[in-house]
Amino acid sequence: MIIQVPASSANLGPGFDSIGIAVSLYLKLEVLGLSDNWQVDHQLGKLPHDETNMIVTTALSVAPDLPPQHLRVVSEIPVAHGLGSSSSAIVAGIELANQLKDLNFSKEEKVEIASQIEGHPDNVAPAILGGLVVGTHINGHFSAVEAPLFPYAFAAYIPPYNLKTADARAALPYQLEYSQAVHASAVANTFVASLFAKNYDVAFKLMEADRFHEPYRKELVPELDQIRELGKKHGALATYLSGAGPTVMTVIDNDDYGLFEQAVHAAGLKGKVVRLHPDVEGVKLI
Ligand SMILES: Nc1ncnc2c1ncn2[C@@H]1O[C@H](COP(=O)(O)OP(=O)(O)O)[C@@H](O)[C@H]1O
Ligand SMILES: N[C@@H](CCOP(=O)(O)O)C(=O)O
Repeated sequence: MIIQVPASSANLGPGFDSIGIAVSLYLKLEVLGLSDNWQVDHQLGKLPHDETNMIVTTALSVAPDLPPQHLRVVSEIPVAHGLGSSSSAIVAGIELANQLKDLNFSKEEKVEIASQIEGHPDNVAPAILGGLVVGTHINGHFSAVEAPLFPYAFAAYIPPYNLKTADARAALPYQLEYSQAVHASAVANTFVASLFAKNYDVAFKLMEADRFHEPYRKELVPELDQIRELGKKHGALATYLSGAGPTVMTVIDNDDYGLFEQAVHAAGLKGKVVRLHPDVEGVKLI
């Protein structure tokens, strides 16, 4: 059995902790069979190979009596780069428990469990449902609503350095002044309305008008402003900080992608540029 989970790009500008999209990089989790101890084969650097691996801790939190397995993980999702690697591990762990214990979780149940673990639904919900998703929690329970996908590609600029989500969250202010919170929320509300109305002129302006997190995180990711400027010169629709960064995501028409990628490299930026597309299926067995 192989479980496949897509990467996810959260926030999309003003949708902090509530909007995310599944994108075409994948984690594949293969179940090789029963084992004396949990064993996770992977080539993902320092991540654990035993029962402390996040995929296993998640599976055991869902099904504590799950017998130890030999697992193999192959993932294209860079760890601690703002493309939802931790969410892909959580979703894979939930699906592992779901399959091995025949739990028959609905998609909604998976979103609830994964969001409770992650704390916010913006990565886990698209990783489960696929597509573009808006969600939040009310009275301790999570709801997620699928939004129409916009018909464009993504150019992901993936820097050569990591940024842990916890460190990027530590850069955020503890409080926002009332008038600032009202404005930030109005930007986000209008952004969501424009996505559902498919009013992309408005949506892509607002994607670059976040007041919740980018102003505080951009010092951690100096490439954000530079790539946004390059995007404006090369036909991009909008650029935002993917999740907590450091990946910088540019929404662009397929026809403009090549020249934009060349411009990023010509500017001397040292990261990779990867063309991504929305994933519409979410977690699945392959
Ligand atoms: N494939 C994986 N298998 C197990 N754990 C993972 C995997 N990918 C990520 N993680 C866990 O998630 C952490 C990174 O989470 P985080 O800082 O939120 O980065 P990201 O933005 O990539 O989600 C890693 O230190 C590790 O604990
Ligand atoms: N809303 C969260 C999203 C974190 O996404 P990740 O891909 O960086 O884990 C945040 O912005 O902190």
